[in-house]
Amino acid sequence: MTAPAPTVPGGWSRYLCLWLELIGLCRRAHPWRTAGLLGIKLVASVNVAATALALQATVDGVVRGDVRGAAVAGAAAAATQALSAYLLNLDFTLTILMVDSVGALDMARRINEVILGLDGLDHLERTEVLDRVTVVQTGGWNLVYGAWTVVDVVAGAIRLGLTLLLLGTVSPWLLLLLVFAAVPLWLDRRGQHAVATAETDTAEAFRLQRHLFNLATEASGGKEIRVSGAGHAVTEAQTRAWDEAVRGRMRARLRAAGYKVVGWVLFTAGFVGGLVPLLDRAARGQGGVGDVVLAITVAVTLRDSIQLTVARVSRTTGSAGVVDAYLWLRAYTARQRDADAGALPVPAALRHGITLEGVRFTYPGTGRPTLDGLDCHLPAGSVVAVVGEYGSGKTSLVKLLCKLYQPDVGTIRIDGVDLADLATADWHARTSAAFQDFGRFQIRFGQTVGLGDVRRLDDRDAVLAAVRAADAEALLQRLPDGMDTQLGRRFDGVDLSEGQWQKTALARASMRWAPLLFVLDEPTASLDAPSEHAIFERYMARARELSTRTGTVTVIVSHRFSTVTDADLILVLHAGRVAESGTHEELLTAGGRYAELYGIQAKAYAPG
Ligand SMILES: Nc1ncnc2c1ncn2[C@@H]1O[C@H](COP(=O)(O)OP(=O)(O)OP(=O)(O)O)[C@@H](O)[C@H]1O
Repeated sequence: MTAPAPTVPGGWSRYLCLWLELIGLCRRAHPWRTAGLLGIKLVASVNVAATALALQATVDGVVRGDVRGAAVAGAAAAATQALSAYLLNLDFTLTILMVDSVGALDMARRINEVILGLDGLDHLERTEVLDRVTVVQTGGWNLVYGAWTVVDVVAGAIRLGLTLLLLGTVSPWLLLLLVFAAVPLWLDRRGQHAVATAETDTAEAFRLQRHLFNLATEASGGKEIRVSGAGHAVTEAQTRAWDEAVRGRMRARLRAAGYKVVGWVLFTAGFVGGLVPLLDRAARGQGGVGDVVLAITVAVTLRDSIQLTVARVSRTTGSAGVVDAYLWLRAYTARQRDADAGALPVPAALRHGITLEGVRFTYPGTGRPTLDGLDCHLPAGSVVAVVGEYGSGKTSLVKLLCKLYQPDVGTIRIDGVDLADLATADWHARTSAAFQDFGRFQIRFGQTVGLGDVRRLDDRDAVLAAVRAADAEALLQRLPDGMDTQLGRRFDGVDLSEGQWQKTALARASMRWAPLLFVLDEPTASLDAPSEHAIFERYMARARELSTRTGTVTVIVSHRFSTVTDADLILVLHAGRVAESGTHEELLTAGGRYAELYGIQAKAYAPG
């Protein structure tokens, strides 16, 4: 089921829950390292106050003439300083190690699970989803780093609290500095928010430039670009898209930097103003020298503490874009799962068949329906051929049957039950499909076929049967390591021709033993005539076998009318609806569009 856009609960609690979850993830992965890191951050916070107190004691000792006391306090001040430097280093190294291992591995896997949890294709064509997928795709590192930055903020708050306590003991007036500290914090938050908004707003332009870059540099598109001489035009278009994306982001960053400068100017003014009366009092001999040293040390620390806290808060807010996108996508897939949880079971076998009533379908983001007013019945156990001109909606129809999209209006019934009420994952588990734009999975041959039914991925007999069904035994025999041959040049494997790749896709689609729907969308477009003939013969035989086993509906989309004359039912699509339907003989007798197009093709392919 297509999940409606989620309303992610607002407020800080959702961030807090995610951060706690992420720290929990670190604890499970590296319990000792997590405990050590938390301890280091706490000790480092307290250590700052210890340094200030040791310095005060040193100066007071000197003033009193207590050399021994001053020496001990001085040594303590030096030791706390050294500890501070050591902890800072250790903290940095451990944090990076933790974020690298948990962020880049565990979180990246979780993010992929969320993205793969989007069952249909319609999600991935909606800008609201796609923009967020772009943001989170490489965000695992950022999410975990963000969680540890929050721990740093808490440690910074402890350090700040201690600093203020010490300042208050010298002069309560110095506590007013806190008010000045709030200004840069607030301004910085505004700046970061502007940056996060700009990143989401320019995500589309960013995606476009990446697509254009890949188009020009990857082997598949690159060939055509070079031959057509369009390289320059593509590069210019990529540069324009890049400029658009970067300009938007740059403007927001400059604005954020401006906010930052104003905030710090205000804080510095307050800091200087607060110190003047204290220095004046000490100059007139009304305050202890140790107190002045304590006040200056602590005030400088206060500035550092606030600067650090502001930087950490802004780093956290900076990663809020990724957190928001991740939480949104998680809520979105959870809704889809919830919707599927209450879904009806998919039947074990089809008895009646698949019925489409008044189906209208528009691709997300396009204004015009691709299918409009489509009615037909695909009987259980039948072989249905879908023919029609380019762009008449054949592939769109099979995508709807596979539940990769949902109709805007109308219903698709599976043995009388609305397909929308069946769990998407269960329906997919009973669907086999070889699409026109088939995948070229550059992995081992056995796996590229076995993926058609992951439960039997390593079942060599099942894979071999699927290879036979796709008439691909000759291809398998020619591979140097048989099933274990690595495919694709990208990984130093064997590169296949278009036709051979198509045969692997067909074999993959033949892996399921008992599908209810078996779709072949232009299954032989890349194959020669003898292979095409052999494939159709095999698939007709397979369709008959499946039909007795599970009442499977086999849908074959083809441009070449001569290949589908044996189908039980032929649907002729025109402008998104069924213009004619019947058997080959019935349609020829009717003398309509099918008869006309069949006649034209027969003449074109006639020998001599
Ligand atoms: N993902 C998409 N987003 C937007 N429009 C699309 C998408 N896929 C297809 N279309 C449009 O829908 C219409 C029907 O396309 P479809 O692929 O279903 O036709 P077809 O009959 O299978 O064509 P062909 O014979 O060329 O494969 C076309 O106008 C096409 O541009």
